Amino acid sequence: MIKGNLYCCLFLNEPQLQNFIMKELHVHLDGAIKPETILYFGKKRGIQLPANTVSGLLQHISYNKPLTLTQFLDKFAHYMPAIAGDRDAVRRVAYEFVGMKAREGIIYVEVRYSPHLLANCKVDPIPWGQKEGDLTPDEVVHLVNQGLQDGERDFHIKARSILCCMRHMPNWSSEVVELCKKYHNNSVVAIDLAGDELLKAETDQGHRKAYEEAERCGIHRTVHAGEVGPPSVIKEAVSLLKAERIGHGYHVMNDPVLYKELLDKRMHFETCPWSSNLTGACDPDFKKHPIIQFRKDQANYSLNTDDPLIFNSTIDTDYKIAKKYMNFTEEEFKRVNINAAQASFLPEREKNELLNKLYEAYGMAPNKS
Ligand SMILES: O=c1[nH]cnc2c1ncn2[C@@H]1O[C@H](CO)[C@@H](O)[C@H]1O
Repeated sequence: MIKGNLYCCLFLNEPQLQNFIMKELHVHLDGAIKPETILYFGKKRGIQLPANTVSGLLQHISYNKPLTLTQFLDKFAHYMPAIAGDRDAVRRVAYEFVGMKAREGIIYVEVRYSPHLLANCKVDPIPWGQKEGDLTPDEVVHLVNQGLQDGERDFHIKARSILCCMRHMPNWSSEVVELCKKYHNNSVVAIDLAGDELLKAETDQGHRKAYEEAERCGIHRTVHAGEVGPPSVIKEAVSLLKAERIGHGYHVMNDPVLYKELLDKRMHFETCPWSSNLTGACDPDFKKHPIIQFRKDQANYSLNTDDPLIFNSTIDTDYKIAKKYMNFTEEEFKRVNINAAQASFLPEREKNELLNKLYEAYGMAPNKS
């Protein structure tokens, strides 16, 4: 019997959903750290944090009224110095992440992060004002893999990772793709491009080359595009970077021709409702949200948290929004999770295993494909 009790509070009167199980494809590891862990490592390492209690820290890090994407991205600087550059911290954050997701009722998660932003050696510039140390991006990936694998063993769910290139750091991207190759299917399943997409009109050559190499080597590809940026960023992600999934992608709606083309292609959109409100990506009125159009068109999309530490949320927050403001039914929640499973970057056999688990849990016919 597959367990997952997230829906207890969401569908109190619908007991058939109390064992609802889910998949999550778009969540940032460094945006999903327990505040207690930040405080612990801050204290242990003598690193100054904006507060020394959980509620005090959350007052600085998390928020509940829309900012801009750039203002949101600035939040990481409040706490990343406590974690980056520390082997125990990196491994523990990954381990705890799996536990957190298991408790939310997630059975499969793809978690993403930038190895460079957690390193303090062989990274230029060294992030977060750290002094040079001896933790390289390569070892960061190794430590995260260990944390995720320990978490899988202890919490009985599946966790894979996606390595992020950062828009403002094209010089890191060639190493990101090399790390994807080195750790391919040892937890790492894909490459991503994250950060501020309004930074430059065109995607930098460094990112393009990395994505070319990823495609050449059979590394799966997703790209943050059309979150706050125009449809042209999505177009570029698909045609130039050969993205197989789009992170967010809400602004595809501003280009009906592109939207139609991506619908026909069954492009997967990793949507994050609560995040899209707090980053100012979408109209704060959820009743006007692009997800409503995705649902009407039976588009291929999933529901995700993005950065639950900063948005003070769990997957439940996003599902509640979908239910309350977007009229989601049980059928649509099931469809969204099946979409997520089909769009996952797992090898075919593992993907089918997971799909079959979902079909069984949802009382649907097993996958014959
Ligand atoms: O919603 C988002 N849009 C774009 N970039 C993001 C978002 N959330 C987090 N990051 C960026 O991705 C890095 C690696 O995990 C984070 O450090 C943050 O800079």
